[in-house]
Amino acid sequence: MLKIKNLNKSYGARKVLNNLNLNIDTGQIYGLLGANGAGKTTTINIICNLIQADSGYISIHNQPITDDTKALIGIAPQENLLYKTLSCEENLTFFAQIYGLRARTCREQVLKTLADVKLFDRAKSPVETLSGGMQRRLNMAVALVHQPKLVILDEPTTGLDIEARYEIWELIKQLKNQGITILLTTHLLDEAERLCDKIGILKNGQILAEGNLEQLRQYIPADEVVTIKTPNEEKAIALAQEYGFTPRRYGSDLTFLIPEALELKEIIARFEGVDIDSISRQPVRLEHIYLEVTQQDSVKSNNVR
Ligand SMILES: Nc1ncnc2c1ncn2[C@@H]1O[C@H](COP(=O)(O)OP(=O)(O)OP(=O)(O)O)[C@@H](O)[C@H]1O
Repeated sequence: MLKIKNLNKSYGARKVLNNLNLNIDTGQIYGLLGANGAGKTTTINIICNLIQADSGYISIHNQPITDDTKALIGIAPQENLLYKTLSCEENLTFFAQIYGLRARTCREQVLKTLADVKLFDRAKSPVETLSGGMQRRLNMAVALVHQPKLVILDEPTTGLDIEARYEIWELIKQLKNQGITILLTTHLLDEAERLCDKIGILKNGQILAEGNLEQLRQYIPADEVVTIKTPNEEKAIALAQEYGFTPRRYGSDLTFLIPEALELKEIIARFEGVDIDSISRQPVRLEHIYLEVTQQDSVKSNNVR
């Protein structure tokens, strides 16, 4: 449904998108992950025809992106685009009219969308009286009111409490069930893990890794990760490497990628002679894969990345 091939974009000497390739199938939730400045917003702006790429190909529903394809796309930007003193219904009506919805269709669609985002009973409430989560859902309603084929959700749950997050996640799942294709950007890797059918990891304007969680696992040589606290880090690293455990630093944590399933006592036995203050283990998660993919070029002290 969305095809991006060899997309390039520079601002002056700064190359922001570097031969970007990305494909989203109809009905998929695609998670675009990347650090601040990786090029996510630039990509979104090109999809929405707000800025032009320098070169490359991009199409939606097999149509090259133009002003005509804007109607196929709905975007809920990072910052809520809402008029605080207007009611939910007035906000949504305003945006529906911008999209060209007329009179009866417009009112029907506004009320239906308010119901879809569970704000029907707050239709007459001014935005400023809504909770942060409700405002975020109304911001999503703006993206949905003209019934687009592709919805772009730019960090939809950033800054929300866990209950409000769950409500947004439910809403995103409902959109998927309705057959809507979704491009989601997020810095919350558990959110991506929970929702996305396919994930693309973006760095310096390039997709470094792409696939579902199972496919992304090939980027990390481990079944699980073990974090230890010890005053004898050098010794622990040397011993671990002998046993094929790959050392990594996540922040100040010393962690080892363990390539095979082992009992905890077997793992501890590998660190014989090392004073261990604490040890914890967890299965490989998206955050580990993400760090593995994005930090491949950065070597830190002890040759431990
Ligand atoms: N109009 C512009 N002029 C010059 N540089 C720009 C412009 N827009 C973006 N950039 C630069 O392009 C790079 C990519 O920015 P972009 O906003 O696409 O990143 P991002 O992945 O969306 O980051 P974030 O997670 O912070 O939103 C950044 O280095 C940014 O400073």
